[in-house]
Amino acid sequence: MTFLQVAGIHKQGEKEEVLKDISFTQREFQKMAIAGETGSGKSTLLKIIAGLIQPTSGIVVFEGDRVRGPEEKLVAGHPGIAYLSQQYELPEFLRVEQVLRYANSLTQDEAEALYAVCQISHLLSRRTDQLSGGERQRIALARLLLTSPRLLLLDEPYSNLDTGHKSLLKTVIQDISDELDITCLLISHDPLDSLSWAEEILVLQAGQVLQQGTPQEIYQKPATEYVAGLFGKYDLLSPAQARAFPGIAEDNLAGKMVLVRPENFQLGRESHHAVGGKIQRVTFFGSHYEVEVLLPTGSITARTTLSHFKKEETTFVTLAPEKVWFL
Ligand SMILES: Nc1ncnc2c1ncn2[C@@H]1O[C@H](COP(=O)(O)OP(=O)(O)OP(=O)(O)O)[C@@H](O)[C@H]1O
Repeated sequence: MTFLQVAGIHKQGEKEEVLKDISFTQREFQKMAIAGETGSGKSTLLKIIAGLIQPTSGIVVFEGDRVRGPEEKLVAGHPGIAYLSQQYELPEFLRVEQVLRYANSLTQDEAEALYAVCQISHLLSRRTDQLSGGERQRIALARLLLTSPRLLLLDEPYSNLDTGHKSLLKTVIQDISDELDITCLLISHDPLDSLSWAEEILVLQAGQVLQQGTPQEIYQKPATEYVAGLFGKYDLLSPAQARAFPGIAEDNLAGKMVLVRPENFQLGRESHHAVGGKIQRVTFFGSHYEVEVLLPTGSITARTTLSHFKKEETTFVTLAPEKVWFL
């Protein structure tokens, strides 16, 4: 039986269609992320899967049961699916343990294991108005998990979190999958978060699935420039620019543009494979530098961990032919 099946989902908005024929499946325990620019329909799709928005047509089937929307069922959703919205709420002026006790259907040991995974064990005696945003969010998450869902839908869980709370929540979400055996489907505003976590990524553009694949496929072999741009920086070389680098097969070019991620350019000494150019800008990013080089055919940006590159100096650029992607 398919764990989650989304088939032929359409959603008509006020003026235009917000979702156009979305179909995909998710296996149990598969970590899946939905990416796309703002307004591409990610939240609407997640809410339809949760049963909170009625699709105009199409069906969502979870473990063999059709998920019914608010127009078909008084209490919307499916008991096996939990949805953490961007606007989660906690009751005010209660202690955290009281908030959690009301939701709890687990044994004491199971609940304690869950609090440990959510990293909230030390917060149980606090009042809900004495918590930071990140703490509130982990408590809202624990409260949902106490209902023993099998599928957890997370809508932009990392937005509005500082670096510390974000990295804590990343560990929590990883442990929810690994230790609590709950399958997660996540929307992330920063697609780099989905690259490091997901096993499968679904990319939406204007309400349609543009590409579905592993993080490696999506990053290295994007279907379009839009997908490439969602997942990081890239250079797009014209066929004439690409021909300057030896080894790029003429057959593959055939009028296509050549996409190169900045870490796939190498900077260094002169050789018969290298193209010389003048460094125009060097930018420090903590873990690496980005070096913009003006070549005879135009400028490119390379990423390097070496610190000795200086503006106005000459450098030589090589590009491994197997590291490019034709668009
Ligand atoms: N219940 C609804 N019925 C019809 N249209 C909706 C509904 N909810 C949202 N929309 C519309 O759907 C479009 C897509 O919005 P949605 O929030 O799904 O995009 P998103 O990709 O999640 O964007 P963001 O990253 O900004 O959250 C918007 O134009 C919005 O107005």
